[in-house]
Amino acid sequence: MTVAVAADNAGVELKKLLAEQLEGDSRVGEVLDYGVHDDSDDRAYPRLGLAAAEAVARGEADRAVLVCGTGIGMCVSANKVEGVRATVAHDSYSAERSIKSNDCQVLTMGARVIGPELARRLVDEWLGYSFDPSSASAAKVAYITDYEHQS
Ligand SMILES: O=C[C@H](O)[C@H](O)COP(=O)(O)O
Repeated sequence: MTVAVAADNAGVELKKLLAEQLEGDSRVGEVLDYGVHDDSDDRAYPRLGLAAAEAVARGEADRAVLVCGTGIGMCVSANKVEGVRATVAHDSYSAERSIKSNDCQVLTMGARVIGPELARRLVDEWLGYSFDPSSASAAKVAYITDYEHQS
């Protein structure tokens, strides 16, 4: 699995922790870091989030973990990329269902909302989930995809 990561300067320290965790996880073959790399870089979250989400849309990354102050801006940005489904999740159930119900490829979190240890736990759990295309959820996700293609 290739995972893209990105953060603005509000989320960069948490992103660094999560990227290090991903690099050490046997389920992850490669981590693509779209920056920022330190808090002196004040590029706005949409720039970073869109770059990572576009990598997912191109198939260069299977998933992405995006971090900003709340996770919301990164989520809104990533969802603007066709074919990408992103969610903010700060609890185990939402992280699980974001994949099992919604087939989301992108998990966003807020460094001003969640602590590092819970964030690390959620990412660990999230890596283990997969979407079942034969599930009842698949038709619901297909409705979203069909709508996206109409517009
Ligand atoms: O969603 C936005 C993020 O939380 C970002 O880190 C902060 O954005 P702001 O500076 O516009 O509040």
